[in-house]
Amino acid sequence: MDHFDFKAGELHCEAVPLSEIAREAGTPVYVYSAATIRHHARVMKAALEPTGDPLIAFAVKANPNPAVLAILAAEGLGADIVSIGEYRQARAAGILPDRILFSGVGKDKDEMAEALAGGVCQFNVESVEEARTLSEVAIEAGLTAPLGLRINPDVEAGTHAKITTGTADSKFGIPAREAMEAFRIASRLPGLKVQGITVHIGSQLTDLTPLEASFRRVGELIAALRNEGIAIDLADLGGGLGVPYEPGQPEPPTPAAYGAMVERVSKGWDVRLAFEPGRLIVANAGVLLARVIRVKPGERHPWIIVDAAMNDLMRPALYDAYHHIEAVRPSGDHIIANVVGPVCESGDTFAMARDMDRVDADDLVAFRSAGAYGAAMSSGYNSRPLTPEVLVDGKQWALVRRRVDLADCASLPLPKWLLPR
Ligand SMILES: Cc1ncc(COP(=O)(O)O)c(C=O)c1O
Ligand SMILES: N[C@@H](CCCC[NH3+])C(=O)O
Repeated sequence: MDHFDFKAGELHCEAVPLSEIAREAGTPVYVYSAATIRHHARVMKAALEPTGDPLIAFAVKANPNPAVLAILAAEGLGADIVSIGEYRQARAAGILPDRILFSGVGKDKDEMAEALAGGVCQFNVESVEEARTLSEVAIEAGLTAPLGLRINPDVEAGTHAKITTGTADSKFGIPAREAMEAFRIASRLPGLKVQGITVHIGSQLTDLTPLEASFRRVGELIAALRNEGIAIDLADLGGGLGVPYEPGQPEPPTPAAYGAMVERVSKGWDVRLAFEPGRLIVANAGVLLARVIRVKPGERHPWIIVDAAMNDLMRPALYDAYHHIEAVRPSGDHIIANVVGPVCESGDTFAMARDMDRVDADDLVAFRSAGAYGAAMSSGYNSRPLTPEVLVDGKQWALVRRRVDLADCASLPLPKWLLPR
């Protein structure tokens, strides 16, 4: 469910017409619905409550906008972070340290030291080598680092290869068959408190079967570790639940179905559970609003050239991802067209041969379900500014990130030796 609807022939976000935002904030611009974000946080809480008192840690990478994080902090969510930058953003938004899970395969010593000093619920460690480094950092700081080991269950998640993270050829986690030995080693290292186990097999998952298989691996390991006297208190089951992007496609499993599966599989584990949903919370809470620059005739179909590009929304170029494209004021006519941005790459293509609303120069279009991994993955390629972001809450709206020209804010004066003599 989302809060983007047509009223009086125009697409609105909650009570605000998108043309008003385009007029005042300019385009391209990301628009987020606070009501949709809250709704998804609550749906996820309700779905997972039967599993006990779970920690639901929003995967900040999906959308690190401070306003989004503030809404989720107020809903009581924690944060799953993968860099010290995300740690600072989560803390600045009011997320408490004991609700922060520090994931990621390449944390460096400085990141570990800062997060340890500031406090975290758990470092999700992905190798024995990383555990050794964390142990050194903890000893140096005179602190104890709470640690969970991420296992790689070697399960094919059935999603795009570039967002699959739990197969044997993926860089993530410790192979499940080596996990017992890794836990033994970590539990002997000074400065560490081994307390958790974690798994995450990929993103945009549309089938619960591989998730269930990976959770069963976790359950087996919890039992085996207990037998050896290594107590596991927290099982972090990651994120990954998919969302519907394309009208007419089968719906992914609901959070309720996911929660029921987790409840069934985790019976008897006797641990607290944690989850790291990202996409599910924010994907359809956002649209990328763009304006048509011009329509150019094409060999087979016209090219609709919009003022958003692959630097603003990378998912189609990177994963051939589908985003539904709608006219903000549809005339009722349809065309078959290619939708592209102005960037000098053929990959700067949002859709080919798409049956869509007919639009002309200056019309507004909305790229739906762009709230996750949209602005978060944007870049300044082609010296394009970073797209601004707007939050709507009922009748009110505000700019929550301004348009940023990276050339302005990141360049330095030329070194003297480069100046003409
Ligand atoms: C460790 C980890 N946790 C959570 C997530 C969030 O995944 P999603 O946005 O699919 O829920 C990711 C991204 O795939 C991840 O790598
Ligand atoms: N960036 C990806 C998801 C990656 C999830 C992070 N591990 C996407 O847009 O679909």
